[in-house]
Amino acid sequence: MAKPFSFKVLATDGRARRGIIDMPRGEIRTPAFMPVGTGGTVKTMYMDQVRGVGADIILGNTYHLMLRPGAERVARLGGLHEFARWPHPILTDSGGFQVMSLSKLRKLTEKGVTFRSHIDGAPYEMSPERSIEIQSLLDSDIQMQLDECTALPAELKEIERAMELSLRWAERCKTAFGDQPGKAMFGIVQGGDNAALRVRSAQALSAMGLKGYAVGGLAVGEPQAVMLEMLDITCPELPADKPRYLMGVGTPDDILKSVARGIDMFDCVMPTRAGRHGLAYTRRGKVNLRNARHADDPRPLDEESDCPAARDYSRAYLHHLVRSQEALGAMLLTWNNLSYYQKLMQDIRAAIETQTFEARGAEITEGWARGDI
Ligand SMILES: CCOC(=O)Nc1nc2cc3nc(NC)[nH]c3cc2c(=O)[nH]1
Repeated sequence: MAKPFSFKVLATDGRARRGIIDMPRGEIRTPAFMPVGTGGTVKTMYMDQVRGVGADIILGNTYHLMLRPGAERVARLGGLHEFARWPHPILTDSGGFQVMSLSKLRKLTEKGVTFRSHIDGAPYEMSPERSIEIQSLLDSDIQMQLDECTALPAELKEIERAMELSLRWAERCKTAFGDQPGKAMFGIVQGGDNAALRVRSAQALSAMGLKGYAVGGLAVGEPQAVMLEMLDITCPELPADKPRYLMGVGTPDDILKSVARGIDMFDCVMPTRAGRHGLAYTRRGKVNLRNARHADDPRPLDEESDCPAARDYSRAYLHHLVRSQEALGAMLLTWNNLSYYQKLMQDIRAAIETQTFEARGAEITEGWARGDI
């Protein structure tokens, strides 16, 4: 019998929580950042490097994997962990968000989402049941309900319709998921930027007794203040003994401010996407290696980092690689960025354990403001 999914809060500091999720494939130290592995790969990284920077869990994307190479094919080949050689936990979002953003012709009905593949235009139908079936075929450890993520700004009645549809789909996903020991299905709170709808969504999902809860419908272009206000309203309505996952977030500053409001899990394409575009995250803020000012700079990105990409290569070399569009440029900057994000999470976890989160957060923020000397 696989050991069950469990979440323990080890320490708190204000509303910030230091916890641990225990699953058959390993432990997840929270607050946690999940590198995005859309097509079964964290772009430009070997999986042992992803583990090496300290990631406990990565994100896979149902929408992309079902289109290519296909969920049934991945299942025949032993599941996503075997396929991608990542033996630790994987969370798969069910791709509803991607369907909204990537696929042109998407139609939403009570039954599910119909859309055309962004690869070859072929028509697909994704029902809540099929979404869970795909995530189970991938052997995903944490599966997300199918939801409708409303783009903001939106009419109140539009936000309400999508929130209520998502609640009905949560029930169907819970039924379809059934009882998979050692695995979890998370619900997704919707409700846009409306407090009453957020509360209704969170309370209805909490009543379903799920193993974890995502806060969706945010980081879709709204100001940070609106996102944070929705967290102030939503988190208190979610069970304190279950993990809370803020989807698609975010910058280091977003993460600090969201941990302070009770969020335990994050995913964002920023560190990996920025790495492919010549942008480095450091404790002194962002460094754009495309900029000519780095052409003769012999200094590394961060001499104190334990990541070779940050410590062993000059900015001049990184600038050269980026300007020459050498693959190694994207590889080293992605490695640096994921290492920075995981170090940030490690600092956050230690600060909560020692009740110094607020002070540590201020120090980290000052470091960014000091700028890249
Ligand atoms: C359909 C369930 O699976 C999902 O992926 N749903 C979902 N995903 C999101 C991804 C997001 N990324 C961002 N910002 C970069 N915001 C997001 C919201 C959602 C969401 O509400 N719902």
